[in-house]
Amino acid sequence: MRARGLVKRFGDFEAVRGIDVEVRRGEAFGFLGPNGAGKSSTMRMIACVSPRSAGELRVLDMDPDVDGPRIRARLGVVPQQDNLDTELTVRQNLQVYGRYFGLSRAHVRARAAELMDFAQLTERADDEVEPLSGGMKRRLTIARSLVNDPELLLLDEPTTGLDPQARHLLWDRLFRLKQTGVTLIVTTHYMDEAEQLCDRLVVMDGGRIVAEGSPAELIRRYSSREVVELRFPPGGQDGAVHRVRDLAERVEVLPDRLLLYADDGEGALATAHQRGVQPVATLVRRSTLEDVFLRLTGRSLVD
Ligand SMILES: Nc1ncnc2c1ncn2[C@@H]1O[C@H](COP(=O)(O)OP(=O)(O)OP(=O)(O)O)[C@@H](O)[C@H]1O
Repeated sequence: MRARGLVKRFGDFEAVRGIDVEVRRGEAFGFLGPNGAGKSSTMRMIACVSPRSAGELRVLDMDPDVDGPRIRARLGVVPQQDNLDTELTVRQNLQVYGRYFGLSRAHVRARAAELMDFAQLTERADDEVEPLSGGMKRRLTIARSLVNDPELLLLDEPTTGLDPQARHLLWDRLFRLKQTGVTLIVTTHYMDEAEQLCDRLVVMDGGRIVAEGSPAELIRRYSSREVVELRFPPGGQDGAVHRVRDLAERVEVLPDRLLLYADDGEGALATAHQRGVQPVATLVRRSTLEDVFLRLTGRSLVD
């Protein structure tokens, strides 16, 4: 997939403002950004369901404006909201979808069995979808998107709303899929998801790309190795700022805490204590993509 100067307009409003992206075959690529960044609009153009307003776009070496149906036949799409047929069983959902692609009954039956195994839903094959857990429904939606053996799978916020265990199970399935050579394009506003899943990613904000690289590269480029979090009661952090400023490459002042960006977090924390800084709680952690986002935009990813 390759985009050059890709634009999406809704009336006068530019949701995607001329982005350049290249996703290589077999990689897991992420669009990371807060709500409204333009991730879904970009995905919908790649999925050939929303025409671009300007710029170039190639998907599987074809032009969505010309070859939409041919591209879609080789794509899998996992939308932000599950749109399963809740009155059908797990198996029926897969089989009905397979028939849309014009696959033979025998092929669809075999593929459905394979996919239920992949999604760890074989035991629920003949259960209706409605009572399944959120994680199971999500796995079924992903399984369904794989019915046609796609080369490229587009996932819009795959784990939003799931509990941590369900998210990990789903990441594991996606990781396996990647190992089989499927290219994954994922949108997310969870930095941990991007770190877990993505070989490379772009950080989007306000319709633009503000950074690009692997999670480790982005952290190296835009953050320190460690971060010290000093929590204070409301307003308490203001008096402490001048005492810690020289201990870190950068200090962020948030409403309830200070963040000290320092390669040696424990060292910085020890010095802060020696200087009489008295936070109510402290934490030394490694830098994450959340820190990268904060540095690039001055805001948190998830508000
Ligand atoms: N059909 C539409 N008509 C008008 N404006 C739209 C339409 N779709 C999206 N937008 C606007 O475009 C901007 C980008 O939306 P988009 O859904 O692409 O963002 P996102 O990064 O995917 O966020 P989210 O996580 O909320 O889906 C938003 O301001 C949104 O209101």
